[in-house]
Amino acid sequence: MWQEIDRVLISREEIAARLEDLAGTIASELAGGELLVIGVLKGAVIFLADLVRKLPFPVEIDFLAVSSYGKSSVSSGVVRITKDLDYDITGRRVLLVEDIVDTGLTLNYLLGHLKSRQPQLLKVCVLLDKPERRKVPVQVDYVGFTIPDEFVVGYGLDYAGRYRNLPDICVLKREVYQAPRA
Ligand SMILES: O=P(O)(O)OC[C@H]1O[C@H](OP(=O)(O)OP(=O)(O)O)[C@H](O)[C@@H]1O
Ligand code: HPA
Ligand SMILES: [Mg+2]
Repeated sequence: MWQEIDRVLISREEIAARLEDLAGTIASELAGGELLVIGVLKGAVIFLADLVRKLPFPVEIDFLAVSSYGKSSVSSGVVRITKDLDYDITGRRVLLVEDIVDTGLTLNYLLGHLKSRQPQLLKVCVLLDKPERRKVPVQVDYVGFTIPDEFVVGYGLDYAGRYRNLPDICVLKREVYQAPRA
C-alpha cells in the first residue's frame, strides 16, 4: 500500500500527544486577544486543522501558498508565493503555522513578507524542525519535533505531491528520491 515508505518516524499517537502539549503552550502564551492563524499551503493543512481544534478560544484562519520544492526532494532555493492572504494583517496578532523548517529559505522569505505588513505580533509554530539542513537562521517560537536529516512524508508533507494523507510521519526510501549513481 505504502510501498515507497521505509519506516515510521513519528506515529499518529505521538503526533496527537505532542499536539496537546503544543496547543497548551500556545494557548497559555497567546490567549487574551484576537488571534489570526495563518497556514502555509499545502503542507501545513493537516497540522493546522488538528492544532486549532485544540485551542480553547476562537481564532480566525487564513492561508497563503508557496512553492519551492515542486516535484523534488531538494529546495529550488526560489520561493514563490502562489496564493497571498485574504486578510490584512496590519496591527493583528498572528500565528504562522508551517509543517517543516528545513533549509529555512521558505520561512525566512515568508517572515520578511509578513513583517513588511506590520502585524502587532508574529509567532511561528512548526511541526518539524530539521536543523542539520539549515541554510539561513530563522525565528521559530514553537516546535513539535526536531528530526534528523531524512526526507519525510505524511501528515501533510509530500513527495512530488503524494503521501500527504499518510497519518504517520514516515521516512521515504532513499532510492525513491535519490537518483542512482552513474
Ligand atoms: O525550509 P525549506 O527548505 O524552505 O523547506 C520547507 C518548506 O518546503 C515545503 O514546501 P513545498 O514547497 O514542498 O510546498 P508544499 O507545502 O505545498 O508541499 C514545506 O511545506 C515548507 O513550506
Ligand atoms: O523532509 C521533507 N519532506 C517533505 N517536504 C519537505 N520540505 C522540506 N523538507 C521536507
Ligand atoms: Mg512539498
